[in-house]
Amino acid sequence: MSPAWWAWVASRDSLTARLIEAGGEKTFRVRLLDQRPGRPRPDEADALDLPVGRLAWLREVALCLDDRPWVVARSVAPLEQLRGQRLDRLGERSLGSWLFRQPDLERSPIEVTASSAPFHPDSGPWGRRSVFRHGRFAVLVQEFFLDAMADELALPSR
Ligand SMILES: C=C(O[C@@H]1C=C(C(=O)O)C=C[C@H]1O)C(=O)O
Repeated sequence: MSPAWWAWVASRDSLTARLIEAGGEKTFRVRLLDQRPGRPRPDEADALDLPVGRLAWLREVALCLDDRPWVVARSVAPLEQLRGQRLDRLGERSLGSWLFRQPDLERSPIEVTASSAPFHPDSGPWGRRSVFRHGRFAVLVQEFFLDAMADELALPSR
């Protein structure tokens, strides 16, 4: 992986904040693509130690600069732990804006993939996932960097 991409893929702070900064004058927007209770994919259930078939809260967004998606993300949280968090009211506010406000937030090691997002048509060089924990609450956050971002920031192909 090129150092330029490593700086993005391995960053452990808020991706939303980094995109806003990298976007300069461009307007940042979280476009909500889908948000509903549903069955996670087996690999997502595994990452959350969730029994397969158990319902979870699924949220898919595109992180856009001037309405062009640079990142697509899919987050999965076990429903029963969601009660107090009311994340379904997030709407077009970034999940990160809520996550990084939690005082005891823990983040698992970041896993990287060279595959594109299985839930979105746009391709890209790298994807990553990690589990954020805050008390009993856990959410798997999967983010896929798109070719559009590589073009706009003149990043290497990988
Ligand atoms: C986790 C963060 O939040 C971002 C925003 C998301 C959302 O609003 O659903 C999902 C994943 C992230 O790319 C972050 O800012 O790092």
